[in-house]
Amino acid sequence: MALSGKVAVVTGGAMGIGRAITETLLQSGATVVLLDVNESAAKSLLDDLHKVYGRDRTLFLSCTVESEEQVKAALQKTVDTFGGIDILCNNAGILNEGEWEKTVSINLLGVIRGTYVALQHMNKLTGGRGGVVINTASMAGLGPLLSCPVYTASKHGVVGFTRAMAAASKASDYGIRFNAVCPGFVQTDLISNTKLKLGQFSHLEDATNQLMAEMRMLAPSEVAACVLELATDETKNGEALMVFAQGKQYVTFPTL
Ligand SMILES: NC(=O)C1=CN([C@@H]2O[C@H](COP(=O)(O)OP(=O)(O)OC[C@H]3O[C@@H](n4cnc5c(N)ncnc54)[C@H](O)[C@@H]3O)[C@@H](O)[C@H]2O)C=CC1
Ligand SMILES: CCCCC/C=C\C=C\C(=O)C/C=C\C/C=C\CCCC(=O)O
Repeated sequence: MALSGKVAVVTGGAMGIGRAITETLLQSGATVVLLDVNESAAKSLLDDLHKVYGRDRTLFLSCTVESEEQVKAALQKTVDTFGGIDILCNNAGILNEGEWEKTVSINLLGVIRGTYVALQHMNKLTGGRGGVVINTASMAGLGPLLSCPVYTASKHGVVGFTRAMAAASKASDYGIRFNAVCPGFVQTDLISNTKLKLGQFSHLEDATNQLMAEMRMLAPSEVAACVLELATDETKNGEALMVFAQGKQYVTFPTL
């Protein structure tokens, strides 16, 4: 799928991996609407993006993925402004084992919420143009991250939801592909000041740091390149693309 003229929505698009996804999609010709709760980071990013890509190809909408009302309003505004949605990147996420219900609410429920609202605009059966949904999961969606059980559960949920939606969409002819990207550790704010974020598992910080030292720290742009691949390669549906020290690899799941 060529991205020129396509309309993409990126949640958590103001910082870290979401920012890199936004920049990569813009470089590839897409128009990008970023949804985020961090208005100051988003506005400063937008100032920079306007200088490079002009004012017409980016829009920031303040929105928490925890609110169905706000997500609905943001996606409706996207459609009213740009005529439709072709790509949804459900990327917003947090690490907070102390506030574990909020972690599930953003990392898993936010992905489901964003997907279901976007389906109303993207589904070919209801007048949409079809397209692709790419969810930012994690390697912690494939195996256990010992200091972060709830984060791990939320990301396993994202991988399972993505794969089931891919199968449902194919069987129902929605015209939408669903894929997940599963990075290892990425240099962003999410992995700073982590002792506090680990809650009752803060005693496992050293073990986590050891795991981090064994795995190469990734740049956000490496994850964004995988998202671009999942967006443009129309043969990919129901895939989990792992990106880690050794490069990238499509995950093989047991066949039932
Ligand atoms: N940094 C890492 O090592 C890894 C991160 N990930 C995942 O990548 C995604 C992005 O994380 P990073 O870029 O690392 O974090 P980050 O903290 O740098 O960026 C997250 C962005 O999401 C926004 N956000 C947070 N809560 C939100 C909400 N309720 N609604 C809308 N926006 C919200 C933040 O304001 C921020 O702009 C997350 O889903 C995370 O779990 C996956 C694997 C590794
Ligand atoms: C297959 C085993 C799981 C490997 C998971 C690998 C990386 C996942 C990273 C993330 O999704 C980022 C989330 C959490 C990082 C948690 C803690 C970092 C601690 C760093 C520190 O203490 O400085």
